[in-house]
Amino acid sequence: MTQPLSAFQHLPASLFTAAAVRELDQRALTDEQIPAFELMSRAGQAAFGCLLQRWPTAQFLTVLAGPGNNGGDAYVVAALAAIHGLDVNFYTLGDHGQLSEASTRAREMALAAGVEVKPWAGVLERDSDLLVDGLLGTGLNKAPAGELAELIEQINSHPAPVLALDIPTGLHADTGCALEPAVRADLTVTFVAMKQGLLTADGPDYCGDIAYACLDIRPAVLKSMAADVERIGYQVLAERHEGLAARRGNVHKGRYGHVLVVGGDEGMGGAAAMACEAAARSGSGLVSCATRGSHAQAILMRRPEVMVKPVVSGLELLPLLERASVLAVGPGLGQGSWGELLLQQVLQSDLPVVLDADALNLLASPGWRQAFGERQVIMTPHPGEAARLLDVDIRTVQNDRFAAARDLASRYSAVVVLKGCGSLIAHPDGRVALCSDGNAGMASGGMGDVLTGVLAALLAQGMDAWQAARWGVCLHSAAADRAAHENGLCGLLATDLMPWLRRLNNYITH
Ligand SMILES: NC(=O)C1=CN([C@@H]2O[C@H](COP(=O)(O)OP(=O)(O)OC[C@H]3O[C@@H](n4cnc5c(N)ncnc54)[C@H](OP(=O)(O)O)[C@@H]3O)[C@@H](O)[C@H]2O)[C@@H](O)CC1
Ligand SMILES: [K+]
Repeated sequence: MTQPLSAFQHLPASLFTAAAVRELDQRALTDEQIPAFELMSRAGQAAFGCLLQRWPTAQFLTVLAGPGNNGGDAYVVAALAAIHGLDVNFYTLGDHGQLSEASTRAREMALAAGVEVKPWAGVLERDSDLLVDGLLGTGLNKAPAGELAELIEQINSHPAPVLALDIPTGLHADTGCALEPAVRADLTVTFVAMKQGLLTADGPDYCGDIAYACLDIRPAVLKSMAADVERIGYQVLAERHEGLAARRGNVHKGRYGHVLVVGGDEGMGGAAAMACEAAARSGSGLVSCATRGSHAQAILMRRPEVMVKPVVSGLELLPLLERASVLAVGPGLGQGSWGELLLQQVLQSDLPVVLDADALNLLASPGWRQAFGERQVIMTPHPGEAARLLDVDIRTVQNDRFAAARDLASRYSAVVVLKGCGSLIAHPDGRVALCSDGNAGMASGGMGDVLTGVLAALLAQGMDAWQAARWGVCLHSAAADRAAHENGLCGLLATDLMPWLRRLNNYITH
């Protein structure tokens, strides 16, 4: 099983593209005068240290080296392993007659340590304890093909675990997309700076666990470049007090806002019910629900604290909109005329709003698209909804989640939460945060409805859209991690999050 992303809390908050990491490498070379071979040696040492720590009994290593500097790192690892007394099979792929100066020195180091360097001849021996992937790193520029693809297939079907140097071969450092075939690693040791693709889309599945090695580059150099993306998680934000302020004594429920959930067409009452309960559990002073009359009793039975108002037309929504301070629109809304009429009224209001599910599907229809300007709006599409909103296919969204999230935020002038593995939060001004909490158990019905309720409750308590989306996504994902901790990922239900939402929002973490 892959680790939940929350296992990566120790990783740095700044995430970079491959181009930015190359620029950082360059600054280390020029500003700090660290020669390229020295950096490569440090990379090899860091990786070998992780190898010994994770697999202390490994004796037979197969090290695979490509023609770029990723292969150079592999030569260093092989040299250190041989010096340490391990048995090393070393295979090269591609043209090693044109190595960089640093890689040439690393190769000499390996040869001096007694490593026998051979071109790969088509077969990986089965008796290795561990495979080291130094085939391609950030230089990947197309999907692996030919003998590289063949070797990757053999690595993935080999019984031994895999240590990837910098990034698994075939994983795109900027997008997190596996350009198949790609190496599935058990541990990835990444160098200099965190690449943004390690933590979203296919990244976590292909990296396995992730260790980060800064190679002793001074923090000042690493901080000299603005991060492309900020990694956030519940723990990080809680330590920085980015959540809700402690409640004072002399307060009343009006201080904490009034969320109106709009949704729950026939057959979809549960979605509205879960959004209501999540809003109440996340601290909204009052929660109302505008829904079909047929659900009213069931919602009241589940949560008598919610004020349920049966509505049959948009006009009946008007008095409710006057009393609400924040709207949560979409869970179970449907795309029929009932949902359309309600959404029309909602779009005419200027209240802060969370738009999810069918509200997003309707908004994607011709004639409905709009930019929200100054209104506080959070849109929470999954990749399918994002594709409809952008008028592209899902593959295009998933091929570059960062670009899709930024594009949506800018087009709709709203804070956008692009859900999925490594949820992204994009601001219309171009900032993007990536939540590294959460797990695959969240791929189940109702999780989005709960998130909508959480976000609305945070807006109701005074956060702006950006603050609410950051804290809310982390709260929701961390609650899912806590809820999954005891009983596993499979079978995790959206309502399992409720007690954890309350605890974590109150900074109670156990
Ligand atoms: N710079 C530094 O200071 C430090 C860098 N470090 C290390 O260097 C790594 C980056 O090195 P890099 O830039 O040389 O790229 P790398 O990933 O080795 O591969 C480039 C080669 O692969 C080829 N190629 C690409 N795609 C291909 C495909 N699908 N199928 C086949 N071939 C393909 C491409 O060929 P081309 O397309 O250019 O002909 C080129 O020859 C980085 O990840 C880290 O490990 C660390 O030591 C720390 C200090
Ligand atoms: K690699």
